[in-house]
Amino acid sequence: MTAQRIDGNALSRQLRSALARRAAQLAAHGQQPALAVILVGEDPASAVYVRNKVRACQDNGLRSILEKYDASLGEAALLERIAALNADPGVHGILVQMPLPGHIDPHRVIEAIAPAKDVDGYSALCAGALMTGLEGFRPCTPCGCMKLIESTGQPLAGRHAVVIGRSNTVGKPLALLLLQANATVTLTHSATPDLGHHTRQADVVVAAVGRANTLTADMVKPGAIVIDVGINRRADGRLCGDVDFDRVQEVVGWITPVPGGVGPMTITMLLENTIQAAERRAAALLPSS
Ligand SMILES: Nc1nc(=O)c2c([nH]1)NC[C@@H]1CN(c3ccc(C(=O)N[C@@H](CCC(=O)O)C(=O)O)cc3)C=[N+]21
Repeated sequence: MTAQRIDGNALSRQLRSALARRAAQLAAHGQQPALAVILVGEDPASAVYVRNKVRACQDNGLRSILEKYDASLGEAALLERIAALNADPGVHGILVQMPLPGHIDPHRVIEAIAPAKDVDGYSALCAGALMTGLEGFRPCTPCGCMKLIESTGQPLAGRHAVVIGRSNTVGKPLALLLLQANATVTLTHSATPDLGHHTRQADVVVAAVGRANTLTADMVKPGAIVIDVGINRRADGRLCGDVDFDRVQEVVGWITPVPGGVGPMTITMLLENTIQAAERRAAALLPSS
């Protein structure tokens, strides 16, 4: 028995058609949702992701403003650009593509974005809101993972979820979302001895490490759900995730491919957050009665 593939492109198409209707509704009231994307430097992978984000905006009725800067851009100049976008009422979401060149402090940049426009959900305020259950933008990749898990129809409550990787952008926030869904969560990382001991007990495994073949067939339970967040480039130039897909799919129940799994869902959640930002702004502009 091979696993069912969880198709992130198909799920994205489905969700984006509803998002496009919301964007059109806002546009009809002169409030077209707008996302500003700032790219600093020439990292080729970042260029691909940013292009995908801009295209997704165009395809679904959002306005995108792409600002590209040389890698030598100073931190003060970047902070100035963010301040201008914060003050621009026609911009609803601001995304500064990571990673930034070494001379720029990413924390300072993230905290400079107005909370109402932080559609990445990377700020300390969003992180705190996520931890406490308060309203706030949730980070896009973890939200995309949750939607992919939900799409299997398998309940998370009482299930054991094992997350591999503890980044601020994926592992840590995803562990909190899984916890909120009443899963029992194990958060593993590079210093975890015997990773397989944990993953073999998991009903859900999420791999977010950035290293090919981190999760192999001997490390998974039959019937499990496997979500692959990794994006790695192989020697032949092809993309692969953190999971040994060909062999793991022979054991588990559900699995996401790379490409075509988490990547497109990250962008779908970015559209969702940007539209939500625009909807909140539109609601705030309504005359109160
Ligand atoms: N401020 C910020 N926000 C982010 O959301 C952010 C970021 N920085 N830095 C890098 C990561 C990575 N990320 C991806 C987005 C789309 C794909 C994507 O479209 N993937 C396609 C294929 C891409 C390809 O062909 O290379 C797929 O998996 O099917 C992948 C990765 C967003 N990130």
